[in-house]
Order: sequence, then structure tokens, then C-alpha cells
Amino acid sequence: MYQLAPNIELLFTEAGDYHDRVRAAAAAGFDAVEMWGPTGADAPATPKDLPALKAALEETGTQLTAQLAEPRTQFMIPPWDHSEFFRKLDEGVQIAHDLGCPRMVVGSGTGFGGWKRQVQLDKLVEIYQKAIAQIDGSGITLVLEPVNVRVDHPGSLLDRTAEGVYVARGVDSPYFGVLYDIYHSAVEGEDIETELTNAGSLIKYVQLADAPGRGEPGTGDLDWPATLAVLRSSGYDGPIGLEYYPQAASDESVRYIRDVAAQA
Ligand SMILES: O=C(O)C(=O)CO
Repeated sequence: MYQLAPNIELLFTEAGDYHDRVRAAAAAGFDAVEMWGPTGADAPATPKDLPALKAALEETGTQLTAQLAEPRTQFMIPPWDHSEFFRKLDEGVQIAHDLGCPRMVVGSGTGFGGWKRQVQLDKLVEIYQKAIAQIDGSGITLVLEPVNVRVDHPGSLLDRTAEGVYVARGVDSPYFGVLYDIYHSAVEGEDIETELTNAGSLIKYVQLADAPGRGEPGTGDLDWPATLAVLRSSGYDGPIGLEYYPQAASDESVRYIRDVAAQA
């Protein structure tokens, strides 16, 4: 049985503010949620009401499993000047601590100015070794997310799971791993079993959506019982973020994947 964490940017939006989405997720029987950064999908320029969010998490006993190291622009490391990224990293860690969140999601950005791919991957290793040193002692794990470039993130550097694994091996820290997003991987045409076997214990968080379309499981082509069985046999037993754009009402959209996850 996997712990599922609805993404409150995309699910339970019917409830209103982020803190009410936490309450709605808890009322629907979830004990975990995930979110993007201190700003969110609703109003990218406006900070979330973090005290209200914290109160809702505590009142309902809900675990925040992951947050993006935002603002969202910082999920994308700029090509040249990385100082803003490192500054935001400290802010993100502070927020994660306040909200009791153990993981922060980080990305590659669009790469580093036309160098050979291998050089750019090694640059990512260097940046994240520095990031891990900077947040040493915080207890927060950074999870690096390869994202698909075919549909959602054209121009991003890191689109292959195996390259995320390469970077994680290079960073070589128990507080650094890969976020394996089943949707992004499927859109990239990857074979889940091959990727998970290669990644082993470096997968430190998982998200899902069906493909194509990025809706809830059951709206696309993926075989969910088989997919979660492969995930289970890879050894991953952590939470799974439900990061999809629901096509049905939120509480209906979760039904099928909950059934599958309960048996996985
Ligand atoms: O922005 C995206 O597509 C993500 O998957 C973030 O987690």
C-alpha cells in the first residue's frame, strides 16, 4: 500500500485556499499532500499564507511530503548567475522546516550556455554538491526532477531519468536523489522497469499522472497495476505525489489510483 499525496496546486482546488485544500484532502481520507513552492499555481506572484497552511497541516495531522524549491523560476537554475538559486534555497529550507516537509524538488533549468551535454551535466553535479553543502545539517533531502521536453518543458536540460541518476551519483549524498515522475518518463518514451533498475535506491520521491494528457490515472494509456508493481519491486516504498490535472471532480479523480495503490 503506497501513501498517496494529492498535489494541492491541482487537486481539491474546489475547496478554495491552499489551507482549505489540505482540509478537503484530509476529509477525503488522505494523510499527506504535496505542493509547489511558497507561491503557487493560483497566483505565481503572491506568497501562500504559510501560517494558515501550517495550521491546517497540524490540525488535520497531514504530512507535507514535498515542495518545490521556488519561486518557480528558481526551479529553473539560470544559465549563468546562480546566486539567486542559492539564496532561495535557504528560504526554501526554512519554509520546509516550518511546514515539517522533508523534501524539496529541484530541477536543471535550461542548461548552461551551449556547452557539450556532458559538461552541462557535470555542472549540475557541481551546483548540487554546493547546494547540499549549504544545507548540511538541515535534514532536508533535495530531489532532482527530470521533466519531459516534448510536451511540458521544452528547452529543459534534464529530461532523461538516467541523466538525473548520473547527477545524483555524482553528488553522492544521502540527502540528494532523483524525483521519478512516471508521467514525464512515459512522455519521454522511457521504459519504467529499465529506469528504476538503473536508479535503484537513488529514487527518493515519485509523482504520477497518466499519459498522454496528464490527467488522473485511467484517463490515458498507462497500465497502473503493472506500473505500481514495477515500482514496488524496484524497492521504492516512499510516498507518491498525485501531480495531475484532474478531469473529474477531485474526490472522484483519486478513486481508481487509490484502489490500485492499496494493492501495490
Ligand atoms: O512542473 C512540472 O511539470 C513538474 O512536474 C513539477 O514537479
